[in-house]
Amino acid sequence: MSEKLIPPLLLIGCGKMGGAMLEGWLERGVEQVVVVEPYAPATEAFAGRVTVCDSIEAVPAGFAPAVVILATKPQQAEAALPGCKRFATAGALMVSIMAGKTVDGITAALGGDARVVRAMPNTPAAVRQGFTCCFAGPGVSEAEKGLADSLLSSVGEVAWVEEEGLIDAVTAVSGGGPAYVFLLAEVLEQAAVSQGLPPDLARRMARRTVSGSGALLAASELDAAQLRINVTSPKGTTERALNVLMAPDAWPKLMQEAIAAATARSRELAG
Ligand SMILES: NC(=O)C1=CN([C@@H]2O[C@H](COP(=O)(O)OP(=O)(O)OC[C@H]3O[C@@H](n4cnc5c(N)ncnc54)[C@H](OP(=O)(O)O)[C@@H]3O)[C@@H](O)[C@H]2O)C=CC1
Ligand SMILES: O=C(O)[C@@H]1CCC=N1
Repeated sequence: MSEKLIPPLLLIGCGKMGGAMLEGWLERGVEQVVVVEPYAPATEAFAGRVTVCDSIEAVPAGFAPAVVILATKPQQAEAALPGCKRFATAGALMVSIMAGKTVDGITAALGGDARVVRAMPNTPAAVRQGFTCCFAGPGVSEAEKGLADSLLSSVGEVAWVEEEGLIDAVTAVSGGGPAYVFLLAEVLEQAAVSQGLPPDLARRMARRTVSGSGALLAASELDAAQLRINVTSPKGTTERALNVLMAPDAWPKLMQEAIAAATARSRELAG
């Protein structure tokens, strides 16, 4: 059975994250998309597939999006939001993916009566393998929550939280999470080269090891810990490596510190 098309969307900011989601939505099938993006190279990959405007004023008169996705940098919100008021007033659901920016702040900038969902996606949305965690602001109806859920589910898994403050930790964990995984691929490749492996082979094996492990994790019902144990032969080679990585001051502690730092930064960005 074919899936229903996604209703008309207005995307404000088509950078790394907006572009990743757009790629997923286009693959899934969307009625119409208008993109507002002043930086022309950002939309080159979408030429002929969406309507691109270099400013909010250039959006075709009469275009009535069901959802407006606010995807500029948080620092650009103040300049971008006033132009979006008219769509909020006309009844569009506003979905912000901006780190740190609170529902109250966004609603105030949109004129007070906007219905805002704050969402935190991640870039695997480009291949419809994303994870988005959402918070529904005041006045968002069940039907609108359903609309946001179906839009975001079309590019991956979706979860909702009842407490807005949790989105700061979500931003640190799953919003930024792909960067930590890609860093793992980078440092694994570097370590492979340092053991004498040819650079091309090191790159291939690091990429495939990370992506293959992700695919196994996705396909398996086992905990990550059990999948790790399954690799770790008693008194074998992996055990020696994990003794280094899992030492009290190593990965577990560093990850706690990294996530705490990112969560704190998300809170700072609210201002
Ligand atoms: N990157 C990620 O993995 C994730 C990002 N996010 C959030 O998504 C948002 C976008 O991040 P990211 O895609 O990385 O950032 P980018 O800088 O790549 O994208 C933002 C884009 O918006 C453009 N822009 C600036 N002003 C306006 C305007 N007034 N109207 C329309 N577009 C405008 C920017 O142009 P220019 O470059 O010329 O300023 C830029 O191309 C951020 O708020 C971030 O917190 C959330 C989850 C994950
Ligand atoms: O780094 C950032 O601020 C954004 C939010 C989560 C991922 N990228």
